Amino acid sequence: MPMILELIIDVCNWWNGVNKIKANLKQKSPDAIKLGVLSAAGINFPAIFDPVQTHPGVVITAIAARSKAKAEAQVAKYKLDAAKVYDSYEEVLQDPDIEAVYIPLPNGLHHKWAINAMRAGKHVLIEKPITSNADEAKEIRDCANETGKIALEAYHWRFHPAAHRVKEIVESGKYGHLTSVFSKMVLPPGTLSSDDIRFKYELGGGASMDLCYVLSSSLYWAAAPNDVKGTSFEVLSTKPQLSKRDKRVDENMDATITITNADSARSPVKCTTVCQLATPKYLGFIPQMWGLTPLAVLELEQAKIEFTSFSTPFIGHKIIVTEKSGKKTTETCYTGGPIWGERGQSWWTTYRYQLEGFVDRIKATKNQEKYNGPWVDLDESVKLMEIVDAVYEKSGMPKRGAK
Ligand SMILES: NC(=O)C1=CN([C@@H]2O[C@H](COP(=O)(O)OP(=O)(O)OC[C@H]3O[C@@H](n4cnc5c(N)ncnc54)[C@H](OP(=O)(O)O)[C@@H]3O)[C@@H](O)[C@H]2O)C=CC1
Ligand SMILES: O=C1OC[C@@H](O)[C@H](O)[C@H]1O
Repeated sequence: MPMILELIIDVCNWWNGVNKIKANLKQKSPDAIKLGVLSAAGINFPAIFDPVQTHPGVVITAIAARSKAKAEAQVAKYKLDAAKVYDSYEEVLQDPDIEAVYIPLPNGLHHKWAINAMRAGKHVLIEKPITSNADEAKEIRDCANETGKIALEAYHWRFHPAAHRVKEIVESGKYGHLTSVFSKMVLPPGTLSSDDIRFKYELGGGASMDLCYVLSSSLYWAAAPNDVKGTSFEVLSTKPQLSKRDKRVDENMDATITITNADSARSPVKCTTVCQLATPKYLGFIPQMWGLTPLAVLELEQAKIEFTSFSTPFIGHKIIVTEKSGKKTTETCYTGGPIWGERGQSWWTTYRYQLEGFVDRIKATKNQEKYNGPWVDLDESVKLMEIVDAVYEKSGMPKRGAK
């Protein structure tokens, strides 16, 4: 998956002239945040190297991999000129220059390294899902509160103006209450090898973990703004497809969940989710070549909203509103939106917007200012992991990270 994404971003960067922008930004701000990266993960280019290369306020100053040669290869390939190379993650945490770390480790290792990093005085950007389970997510929240460090789960799609625009439409009340949300994410067949981290229970694998965006989507649309903590949920049904090699691992998972807000004036929202790491064949024998469908379809009393957006919204992103009368309107939103104001560029990926928020928040904290941009609160991360745990429980499967 990261390889396909890298290719798409490479082509888009070329098309949008981003490589020139990168070349002109060799000189970073004197107060640029020094960022360390824990591992030479496949996702590094799309999620962090590419966005850092167009952001004046952050620079990658270290990367560690279990084998130094692997980290050196990424430094050379991605021209990370300012980066020191270490052969242990611990060395990055002990480097006094580094202010923040990005953690793209297998899910089962996020908790340990995020806690170690915060205790070593670093802010953390942690890949999704934040941890193996809700108890671990609560420990991250407690550690962030205790150390005063910033911890952000990398739900990059939540930082894009298009997501904020859809939320604005939902919350406007123009189309009545939100009643249901359908969220789907499917990996194209052949994307993953059988030894991928996503299929390993011990590393926090499973479709519900890896494609947890569908749950993030459900909760974001269903919850009242700024009151995710006040929501309750019930997993009504699940339909897992288990890996033949390890029955603790879901290759695919369908789930139906009701999300109810503390504010009783809001209707409970029925959320249906589909996530597939291993795409089933049509009629049992015709291979599906590409399973991409909208990230979300929202049903309101008076309209349906289809939202198609992912890492690179500048290709094919749409917000389609179909009113009960049949009237259909389509819009796009690449920059600004109700939260960012004037900020953004049409070629920014969701990861670039996420980095903007992460850097802004660190700077605001340093200057004892209030940060007003988009954010994924740790209470939301905890709630999402509670839902993941409950999906596994309903399926008769062990939650991840169970001792
Ligand atoms: N935001 C997004 O769009 C995406 C997010 N992700 C998330 O990023 C994380 C990494 O995914 P991805 O880059 O695809 O994974 P990779 O397998 O490519 O990278 C994982 C890294 O973890 C390190 N590692 C440390 N211990 C182990 C171990 N025991 N077994 C295997 N690897 C180990 C390896 O580092 P080393 O280099 O030290 O050998 C490896 O490079 C996951 O949490 C995933 O959910 C993934 C894809 C997209
Ligand atoms: O963005 C993503 O797409 C594919 C997944 O396998 C990956 O982990 C996820 O974050």
